Amino acid sequence: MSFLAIKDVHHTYFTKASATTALSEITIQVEEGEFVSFLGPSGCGKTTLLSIIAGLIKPTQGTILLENKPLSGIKNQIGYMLQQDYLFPWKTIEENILLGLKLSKQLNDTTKLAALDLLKQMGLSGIEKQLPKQLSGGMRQRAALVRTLATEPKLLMLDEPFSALDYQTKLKLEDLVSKTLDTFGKTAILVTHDIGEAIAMSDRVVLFSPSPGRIHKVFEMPGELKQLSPFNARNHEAFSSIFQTIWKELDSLEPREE
Ligand SMILES: Nc1ncnc2c1ncn2[C@@H]1O[C@H](COP(=O)(O)OP(=O)(O)OP(=O)(O)O)[C@@H](O)[C@H]1O
Repeated sequence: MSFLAIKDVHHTYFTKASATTALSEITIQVEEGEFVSFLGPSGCGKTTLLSIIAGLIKPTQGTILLENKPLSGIKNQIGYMLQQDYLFPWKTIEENILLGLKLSKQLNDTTKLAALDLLKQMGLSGIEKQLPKQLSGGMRQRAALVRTLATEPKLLMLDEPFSALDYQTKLKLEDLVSKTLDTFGKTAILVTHDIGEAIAMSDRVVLFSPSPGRIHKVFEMPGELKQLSPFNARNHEAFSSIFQTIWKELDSLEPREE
């Protein structure tokens, strides 16, 4: 039994004027504790698939099972980290990070202490009473991750969470997120346009082809890279070889100028 099983998923968006098939024949399994990235040209259905897994969109066809159970009714077991941090600007960082716990009625002394401890582990102690606007983009993203992890979701969905950050902050945050997910043994799916980020962070990279979105190829990352932090993986000789392979494959999917 796989932790997450996506079986023969198709999805078509219908409007009055048209029908767009965003996904076709998507079948993939994700194991517990695995980190999988979705990569592919713009419009190949990555976000649609993420939204389907998150239970935000019902697929036209197909099933998604989490621990062998259908997705309905398990939405609060899925956590998100998005490009924008979506912290409430008028709430303090402490209020923000406890909000998920409060809304899911999990807030008590133990969960509060655990959330504040996680904030410390993220290098954010001392900012509990500050407002989001007083923090840098990277700090806000770390606080958003604490809010997500505080509710102990079984599956984490990361939708381009580092794309709005400067390069140095992004590299640092990749390491921190990776280390934190390892500590918690979390299963995660990352949507990204950044091949390097996908390689450095993942166990497997799923490459999608467009029109309609299908799984083109699945790349297992070299064992030596999986053992390294994302930053060290980027500097390992195996990195450039797998980068070239995925780059060529991705390039072959881009529309050609006539
Ligand atoms: N709400 C919608 N209504 C109609 N068509 C949609 C809708 N959302 C997405 N699409 C179409 O579905 C296809 C897949 O879109 P999707 O956003 O999932 O791709 P993506 O790979 O995430 O793209 P990007 O990398 O640019 O974010 C595209 O052709 C898009 O135009």
